Amino acid sequence: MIKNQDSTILRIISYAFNHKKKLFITAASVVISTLLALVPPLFIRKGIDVYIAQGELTKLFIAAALMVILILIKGIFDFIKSYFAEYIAQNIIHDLRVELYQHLNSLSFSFFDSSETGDLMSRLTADADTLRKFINRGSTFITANILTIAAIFLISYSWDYRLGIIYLLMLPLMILGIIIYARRVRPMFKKVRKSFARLTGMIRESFVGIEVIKLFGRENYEFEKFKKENQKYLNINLEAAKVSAFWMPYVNFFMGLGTAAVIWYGGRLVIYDQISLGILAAFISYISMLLRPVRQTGMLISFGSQAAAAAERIFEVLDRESDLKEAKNPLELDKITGDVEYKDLSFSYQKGKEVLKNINLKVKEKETVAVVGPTGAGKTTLLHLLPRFYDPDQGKILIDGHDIKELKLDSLRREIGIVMQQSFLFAASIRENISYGKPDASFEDIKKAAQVAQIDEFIESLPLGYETPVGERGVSLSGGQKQRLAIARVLLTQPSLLILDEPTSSIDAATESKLNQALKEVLANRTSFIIAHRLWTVKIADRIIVIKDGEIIESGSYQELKAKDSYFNSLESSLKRNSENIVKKQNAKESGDGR
Ligand SMILES: Nc1ncnc2c1ncn2[C@@H]1O[C@H](COP(=O)(O)OP(=O)(O)OP(=O)(O)O)[C@@H](O)[C@H]1O
Repeated sequence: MIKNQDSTILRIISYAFNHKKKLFITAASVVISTLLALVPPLFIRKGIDVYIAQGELTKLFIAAALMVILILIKGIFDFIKSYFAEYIAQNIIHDLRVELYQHLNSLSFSFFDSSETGDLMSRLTADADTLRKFINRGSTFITANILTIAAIFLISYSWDYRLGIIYLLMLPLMILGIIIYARRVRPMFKKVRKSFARLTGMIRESFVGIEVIKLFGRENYEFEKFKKENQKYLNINLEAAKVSAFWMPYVNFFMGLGTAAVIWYGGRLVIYDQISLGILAAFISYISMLLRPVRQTGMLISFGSQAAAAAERIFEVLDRESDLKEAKNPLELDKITGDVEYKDLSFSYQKGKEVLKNINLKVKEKETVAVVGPTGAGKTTLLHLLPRFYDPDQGKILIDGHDIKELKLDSLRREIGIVMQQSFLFAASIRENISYGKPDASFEDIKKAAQVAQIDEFIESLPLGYETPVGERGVSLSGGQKQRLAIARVLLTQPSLLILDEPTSSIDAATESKLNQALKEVLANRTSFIIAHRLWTVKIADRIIVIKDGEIIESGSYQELKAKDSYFNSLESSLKRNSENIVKKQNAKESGDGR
C-alpha cells in the first residue's frame, strides 16, 4: 500500500518535471518568502535589546521602516510562489486530463460495459480537481513548513540551548495533535466523498430517467429518495465540520500552553540574566509563527489522503490496458471491396456464457444480408464484431481476405458505417451532426445524404434549416427523425460496409417505404447487413440468415426459406406483425390528423 502511494507520488512528480523552469521559480520563491518571514523577530530582538535600551530613535525608526520594506518584498515573492504553484498544478492536471481522456477513448467497449459513466466523469473532473488543490498547496506548504520549523529551532538553539529544548518539547505535543486529528478526519472525509458521489449519481440518474419517472408517476418517490440522500450528505458534512472545528481550539490550547511555558521559563532566564529581553520577545514571536505550519500540516494530512485516493483512481484508469490490441505493423486499407467471412467464430461477453457459437458465414462483395432471429439471439453482437468493438474468443473475421486483427483499427472503422437502433446526437447543429464522420463535407453532399435518408424536407421546414441546434440528447426531434439523421450521417461517409440495426417502431410506414426505395440504391453499392424487424426489409435482401441462441440455423433467399419448413416461417409472422402495426399506427395518426 505504502509502495503504491510512493509510486503514485513519484508519478505525479514526474508530471511536474515537465515544467522544470516554473518548478525552480516556485521552489526559490517559497524558500525566499519563508526566510524573509523569519527576519522580523530578529528586528524585534535588536530593537528591544539595542535601540530601545540605548534610546536610539533614528535606528529604531530605520528598523521599523526596513520591516515594512521586507514585508513588501515578501509580498512579491508570495505572489510569484502562489501564481506559479497554481500554474504548475493546473498544468499537471490539464496534462493528466488530456491523457485520461485519450486513454478512455482508446479503451474497448468491454471496459465501458463494466464502468459507470458517473464514476468515469468524476475521475476526470472531481478527482482531478482534488489532486490539483493538493499539488498546489502541498508543494508550497510542505517546503515552507519544514523550512520554518527547522530554521526556528536553529535560531533559538543558537541563542540559548535551553530555548531550543523548550521548542523541541513543544513539537511532540503538536505532532500528537496532528496524528489524532488525521485519524479522526481521514475516514470522515472518505465518507463525505462517498456520500457526495451517491448524491450526484442519484441526481444524474433522475434527470436521465426523467421520462420513466414521469411515466410511472414516481416523482414523489424520487424526491423522497433525493431528500434522504441530501440529508445524509448534510449530516456527514456537519460531523466532519465538528471534527475540523475542534481542531483549532485544540491547537490554540497547546500553543497557549507552550507560550505560557516560554513566558514562565524564558522570563526566569531573563530575570537571572541568562538571556536578554529582546531574545525572549523574538522567541515568543517565533512560537506564534508556528501556529500556521501546524494548522497547515493538519490540513495537508486530510487533503493528502483525499488526493492520494483521487490520484489512485485516476492512475487506475490510465493503467488499464485495452483488451483490444492493434497489430504491431497493421495493414492500412485504402478502400475495401467488401468480401466478409466469419470463420469458426465464438464469442462471449462474460466467461462461460457463449453468445455466439461456431459462426461460419461468407458474404460476397455488395451482397445485402438480412439478419433475423428472436430477441437476444445475438444479431447485434454478430455485427458489432465487424468493426472490432469486441474481439472473438475463437475463430476470426476476414475482410477482403485479411484478418481484421491485422488491419489498422481506424482504417477498418472508417470503412464501416453503422446505424444503431438508438441514435445518439450531439448538442450541435443538424449540419454538424450529419457531417460528424466527415467534417470537411460540402453542404451539397450533406444535403444529398439527408435527401437519401428522407430527412431533408423536414430539415428545410425548420426556421434555421440545417443550422437548427439539436438538444443534448437530440430531444427536440422525434425518434424517427433522429434515426434518419443517423442514417444521413453514416451515408455521408460512403462506407464500403454498411450495418443497419433497423428500428422496430421509430419510422412511419410512408417514410419507411420512401426510405427503402432510396436505400435500395445505397445497398446495391456496398456490402450491407441489416438487422431486420420488418417483412419488406427481408424481402429486399439478397440473403437472409436466421440466428437462434447464438447460432446460424438457416440461410437463404426469401423464396428459399419460405419454400421449406423453416424456422424463418415462424419468425415471418412476427415480422409481418411489426409491419402491420406500423401501418395501423400510421393510419390512426392520419385519421387523427384529419379530424
Ligand atoms: N454489452 C453486453 N454485455 C453483456 N452481455 C450482453 C451485452 N450486450 C448483449 N449482451 C447479451 O448478449 C446476448 C445477445 O445480445 P444481442 O444484443 O446481440 O441480441 P439481439 O439478437 O441483437 O437482440 P435484440 O433483437 O433484442 O436487439 C443477450 O443475451 C444479451 O443479454
